[in-house]
Amino acid sequence: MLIGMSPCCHALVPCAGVGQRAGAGAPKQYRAIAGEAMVVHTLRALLQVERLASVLVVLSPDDTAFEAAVGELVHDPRLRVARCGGASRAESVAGGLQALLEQGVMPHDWVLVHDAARCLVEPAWVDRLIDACRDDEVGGLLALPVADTLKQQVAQGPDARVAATVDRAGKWAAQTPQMFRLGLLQPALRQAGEHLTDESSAIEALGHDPRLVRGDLLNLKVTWPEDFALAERLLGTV
Ligand SMILES: Nc1ccn([C@@H]2O[C@H](COP(=O)(O)OP(=O)(O)OP(=O)(O)O)[C@@H](O)[C@H]2O)c(=O)n1
Ligand SMILES: C[C@](O)(CO)[C@H](O)COP(=O)(O)O
Repeated sequence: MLIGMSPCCHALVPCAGVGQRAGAGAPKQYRAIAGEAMVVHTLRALLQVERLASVLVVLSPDDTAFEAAVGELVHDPRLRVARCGGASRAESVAGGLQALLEQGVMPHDWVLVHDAARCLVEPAWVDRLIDACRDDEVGGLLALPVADTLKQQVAQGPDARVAATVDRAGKWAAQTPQMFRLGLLQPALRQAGEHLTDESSAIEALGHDPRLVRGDLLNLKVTWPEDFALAERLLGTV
């Protein structure tokens, strides 16, 4: 990989989850949506972003589905694969960051971590994030101001009840990509441990304040069983 002196941008796509909440019986990233595996939609969108020098997909070491699912995309020279997925999303991302370093990506280069499960991502939103963060000291993430009234629950499941209404002012729902320099994100994740749900949390824990860049309602994460049909409808109409 040729690396220049000015910082490059690389995408890192954690794709090693099991999709427990989606209840698909197999990793959700390979479930077909509009005729193609979910991850194919994600990768195709990212590969359309010209400023991404590479797109690294992090797979589980025992993944047997990726090559067949992605078909011709596997020949894209900017697409790379690392079979270093871990037991949590944070561990998969940490493995991918190490793989990027071993491929020659520099500490000052930007890494845009994007969930395989956010398959409706559009190149324009990624470009918006790059434009907003490339001259930023810290980096940032796509996110949306919370639109609904927020409730704190008491008890679980069908017995859940409202304990309180939470003030939504100033609250945002985090999306991906999340864009940070490799040399900042790697030690931040190492220090934060494996239970963080996003990269921004690790950067925040170091005392930094990542930039909030407006995402899009359509940039949803396929999480629950009903999300497959929603993603399919949206892919057919947008
Ligand atoms: N050990 C893990 C867990 C998650 N992911 C990836 O992180 C992204 C966001 O995670 P999530 O939606 O929570 O996916 P799953 O962990 O697969 O879902 P669940 O939590 O319902 O099992 C997904 O692209 C998923 O493949 C990963 O690479 N490695
Ligand atoms: C990173 C993320 O997509 C931000 O919303 C999300 O936290 C990842 O999903 P998870 O289910 O918490 O792993």
